[in-house]
Amino acid sequence: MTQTIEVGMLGLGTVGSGVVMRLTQAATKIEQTQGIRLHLAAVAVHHLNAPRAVTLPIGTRLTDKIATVVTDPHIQIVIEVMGTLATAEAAIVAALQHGKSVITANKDLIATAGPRLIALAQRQQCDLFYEASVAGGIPILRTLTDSYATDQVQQVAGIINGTANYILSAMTATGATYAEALAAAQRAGYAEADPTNDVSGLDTTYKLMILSQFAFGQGLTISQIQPQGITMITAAACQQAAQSGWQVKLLAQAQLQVGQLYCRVAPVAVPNTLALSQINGVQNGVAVRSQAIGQSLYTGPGAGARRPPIAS
Ligand SMILES: NC(=O)C1=CN([C@@H]2O[C@H](COP(=O)(O)OP(=O)(O)OC[C@H]3O[C@@H](n4cnc5c(N)ncnc54)[C@H](OP(=O)(O)O)[C@@H]3O)[C@@H](O)[C@H]2O)C=CC1
Ligand SMILES: N[C@@H](CC=O)C(=O)O
Repeated sequence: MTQTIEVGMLGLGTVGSGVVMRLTQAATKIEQTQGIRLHLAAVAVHHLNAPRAVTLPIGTRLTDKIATVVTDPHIQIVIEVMGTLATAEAAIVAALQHGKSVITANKDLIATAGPRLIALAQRQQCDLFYEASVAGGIPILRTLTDSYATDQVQQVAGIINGTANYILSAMTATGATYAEALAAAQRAGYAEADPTNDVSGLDTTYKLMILSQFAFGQGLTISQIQPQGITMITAAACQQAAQSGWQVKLLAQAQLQVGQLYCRVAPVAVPNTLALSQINGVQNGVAVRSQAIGQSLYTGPGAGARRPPIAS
């Protein structure tokens, strides 16, 4: 017999629209394989009358009151895809306190408040999932948890910001200026509402903080990483590097050396002989070196809502 689960969502921008499309397109498959019907009961937004990229299913309530979603007694799962820090944290706390499981793509929040939210979820016996917070279309957190459970990760190196990689790739391939490439990434929905974190390396830093927790069981702080961004990189520098057999990439790296975790986020000239150098555009790539498996590379789109969309 099919069980209906009522879902509430906070945010209906790039990712939220992707979630609506995915829930609609995958409804039959979810019902057939899981015996579950996911019903999108309500969606909270900031501007009620703003134009939307998707049409909500008939019967889905659109509201500008987050509280009505996170306290609705019928809603069992809350999907937080609005971004922000304080507002999102308060909403997630309220949802968990009301016994709802939460799914979020908010890396800023998970990187900085993850431990207390996870502790609250455990106390409330609710789930808190955030796979889409790192490298959008690559299920890397699940892979590190499940597939590396008996292994020892030694190093993680990744291109984990789609906007920065799109900008660097465009400057290299076409000679586009930094400003032109950033504007194109914004039009495509890759960049954050405020793209500062994308280009300053802070978004990559947040993702590395989450990744390192999964890879090494160790948290990192922003001050330990001291990120460098790509705002000073020019098309000429990218093209000059390419002519010499290097690709400029915004790289996140964390490495265990004699029990000590070393990490950095910075633009790096990656030699063409390394697979990460060939990860272009909005694609992300995470290279993992571990004791048992050795070197492996995971790639996929890192930002934007594609058809089919990438957020989960
Ligand atoms: N874009 C991407 O590719 C990816 C983004 N993420 C993360 O997903 C989250 C959402 O990103 P994205 O979809 O790009 O963001 P957008 O800016 O496209 O959408 C944000 C949505 O949240 C709503 N919102 C913002 N503030 C409030 C508020 N105070 N109350 C109610 N609704 C609010 C906005 O409402 P309104 O439309 O009315 O203004 C909008 O619908 C962020 O945490 C981001 O970091 C993660 C992976 C990929
Ligand atoms: N702005 C981010 C979106 C996904 O996390 C990016 O460009 O990677």
